Amino acid sequence: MSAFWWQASCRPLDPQVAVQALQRQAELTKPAGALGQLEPLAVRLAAQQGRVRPELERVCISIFAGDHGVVAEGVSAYPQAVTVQMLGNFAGGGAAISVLARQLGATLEVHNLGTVEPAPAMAGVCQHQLAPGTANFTQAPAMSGELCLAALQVGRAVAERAAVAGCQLFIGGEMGIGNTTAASALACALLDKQLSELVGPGTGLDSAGMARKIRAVESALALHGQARAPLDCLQRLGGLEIAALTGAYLACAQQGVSVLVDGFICSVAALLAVRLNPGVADWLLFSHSGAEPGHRHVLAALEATPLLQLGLRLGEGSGAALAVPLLRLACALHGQMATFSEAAVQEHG
Ligand SMILES: Cc1cc2ncn([C@H]3O[C@H](COP(=O)(O)O)[C@@H](O)[C@H]3O)c2cc1C
Ligand SMILES: O=C(O)c1cccnc1
Repeated sequence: MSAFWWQASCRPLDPQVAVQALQRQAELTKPAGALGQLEPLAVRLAAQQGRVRPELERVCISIFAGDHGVVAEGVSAYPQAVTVQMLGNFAGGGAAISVLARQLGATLEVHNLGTVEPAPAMAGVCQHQLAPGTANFTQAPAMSGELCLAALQVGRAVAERAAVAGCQLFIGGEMGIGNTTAASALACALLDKQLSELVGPGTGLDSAGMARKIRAVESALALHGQARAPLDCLQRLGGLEIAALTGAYLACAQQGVSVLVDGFICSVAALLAVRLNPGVADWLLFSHSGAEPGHRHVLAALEATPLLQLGLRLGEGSGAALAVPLLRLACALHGQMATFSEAAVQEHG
């Protein structure tokens, strides 16, 4: 028996299907390796789904939102009220991720973990309101241990429901003004990198804002610098939505649901999930490398090969959603192309 739920084993990939899918790739009418990253992608999806020809009909997107006490340090270009305001926009269909979800035929859930001003009841938003946001982590731990576990649990429950609903690809998104500061502080604590490489402009800070953000992360690391264990880092420097994402990724891997990771903040949550349970890595696919400078360092630590590089810096799960057509096309090519023998094409010169 494992002591904590997140330590329970993740679903293993199907090694036999992986071999068969790799074999099929070698027989398709194209020069070996000519479809580049799309080839191992289709094979990985096959091994995850346990079927030689994988498919991605049912895509589930869940947005997790929460406020951040560190916003008091002047670390975002936008006011904190935007977190709550965007909840309405997600549910109302006007946010970038709402448009993308519609275009993809994906389900979109919105989970508010906790905002400073409780969000008004609105259709299409699940109000968890675990706390009025996190504490300012330049002065105190962002969360109590209990609160952190409760936020992880929200993500876990969301992922478990998605698995029961037959979800074939889970996309987590986040909304929380100030959350690039939390993600940067976490990346500093988890990676052996200079702070200057991991702190960026987020929503678009000017140089004075950047100086405040760097100072805030420096103070946080001075206060919590001894934290290295992933859960301790998450509790001290994280956010409610980051914890929920971490819980969701862990549960997806345990339930055998493929995950498509979005931007900087989601990648930090993915790193936390892998540090908490290394088996999670098998279930993660990486959509893009974004504009926030820390993102590529976090991806490197995850040994990730992201599919797209579009200069995105939005979050909400938008970069992952943008990569879904590519994943679907990789599956279609893998599943529907003719083999050399089927098409009577000569294999070798
Ligand atoms: C209107 C608006 C919509 C957004 N959607 C995602 N974010 C993104 O920006 C925030 C992080 O940036 P920072 O750390 O600089 O505050 C997060 O909420 C993230 O999801 C948004 C930000 C804004 C302003
Ligand atoms: O990469 C991200 O997820 C990101 C970057 C900037 C602002 N919000 C999100």
